[in-house]
Order: sequence, then C-alpha cells, then structure tokens
Amino acid sequence: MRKINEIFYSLQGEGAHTGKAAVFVRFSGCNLRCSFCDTEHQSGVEMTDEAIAEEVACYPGEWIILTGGEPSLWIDSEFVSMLKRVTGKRVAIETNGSREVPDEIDWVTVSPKTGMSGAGEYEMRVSRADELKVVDVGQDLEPYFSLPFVTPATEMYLQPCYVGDEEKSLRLREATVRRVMHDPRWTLSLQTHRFLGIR
Ligand SMILES: C[S@@+](CC[C@H](N)C(=O)[O-])C[C@H]1O[C@@H](n2cnc3c(N)ncnc32)[C@H](O)[C@@H]1O
Ligand SMILES: Nc1nc2[nH]cc(C(=O)O)c2c(=O)[nH]1
Ligand code: SF4
Ligand SMILES: [Mg+2]
Repeated sequence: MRKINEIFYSLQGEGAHTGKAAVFVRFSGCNLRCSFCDTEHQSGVEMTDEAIAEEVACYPGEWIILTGGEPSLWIDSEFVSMLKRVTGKRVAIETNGSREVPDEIDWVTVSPKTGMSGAGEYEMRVSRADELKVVDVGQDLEPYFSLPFVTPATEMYLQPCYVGDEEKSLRLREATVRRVMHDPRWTLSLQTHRFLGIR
C-alpha cells in the first residue's frame, strides 16, 4: 500500500514538458519542510498498486508525473515498471533530490532546496537530472551548475516563487525574468496552471 494525497489529470504546468497532458500522482508526506511549499501533501489514503494503476489508466495522455510531497521516499523500480506496463505511459518524477530514483523513470526533474532560506540543509543523493527546476527566492544561483548530477545536457529552469499574495508574486515573477535575462543559461519556468485556473 502507498499513501496517496491525490490523483488528477491536468497539463504539466512547469518546466520542460509544460503544456503536455499528464496524470499526476501525488504521494503524501515529505522529508523537508520548505517554508514556501505551495502544496498540502500530508493528508492521503492508502492505495494498492493495482488501484493506483487502474485510476491512472482511466485518463489519456502520454505522461504520468510522480510528485508529492516527496515521491522518491515511497517508490521503487517494481512500482515504476508496473505503472509503465499496465498503463503504457511514460513516467516522470518531481523530486527534491534527497534520494536516488529508479532507473526506469523516463524523465527526472530535480528541484534542489539546498542553499535556500526556509528549506534547511540536506544531502543530495540523486544521481541523474534531465531537468533542474530551481525555485527563485533570490539565492546565489552559481552553485547549481556545480552539482555532481548536473551535466551539459541538463535543462536549467528558474521558477518564480509563488507566495499566495498576487501583487507580491507578480513582483517576484518580474525579478525572475530579470535574472534569466541577465544569465541566459537559465530558462523561465512559469507555473502556467495558475494562470489557467486549472490544477
Ligand atoms: C510541491 S513540490 C513536490 C516535489 C518535490 N518535493 C520537490 O520539491 O521537488 C513540486 C514542485 O513545486 C515547486 N514549488 C514548491 N513550492 C513552490 C512555490 N511556492 N513557488 C513555486 N514553485 C514551488 C517545487 O520546487 C517543485 O519543483
Ligand atoms: N498543472 C500542474 N503542473 C505541475 N507540475 C508540477 C506540479 C507539482 O506540484 O509537482 C504541478 C501541479 O501541481 N500542477
Ligand atoms: S521538498 Fe517539495 S513537497 Fe517537500 S516541503 Fe519542499 S517543496 Fe514542499
Ligand atoms: Mg504543484
């Protein structure tokens, strides 16, 4: 059994696969307590792997996005293989990078929380990142290029921090736009689902 906070069908709102239809599987619980976290992830219900796959298979769309909470705490190779076999979909993960992730995952998005005020320090144990997605809280961005799992092929996204207050969030978005223009190694990632009013 795995504790699931929610399963829903939407568009990937962030990063490299923005705009692609995807089934989101949000696991309950996290090993970090980021002060800026935009997600209620504690609540949830225990589901069997079969029930998770059955619900995911109800939706069209090529991608499954494992998120949370921190999905890397709750998954293994068998689970990812089973999801791919039963649904015929590809599997992506949104992770803080504190754990290794199964090789069977097709797309790894790492959003490190090291060096950020409000997140605390922890060890990065993930060894692969197809995409790095950094939440911009005004921190020094240079260290992200030296992370051992970041390669020249890793796509680098900078995402404005959403703080609830729309005026304040707009100012933070503008600041992120300026940072990307100043250092074009980054690409802007907007949380487009917020603008669309979808999940
Ligand atoms: C809720 S987290 C769950 C996955 C994983 N725990 C992580 O942090 O990557 C999903 C994504 O939302 C981002 N995120 C969380 N709070 C945010 C905020 N206030 N503004 C913008 N992005 C945020 C995270 O950095 C991560 O990329
Ligand atoms: N539409 C949409 N796209 C997302 N991409 C990553 C999300 C997440 O919370 O992990 C997320 C989310 O919550 N909604
Ligand atoms: S690691 Fe992700 S889910 Fe956990 S508290 Fe931070 S942003 Fe939220
Ligand atoms: Mg989200």
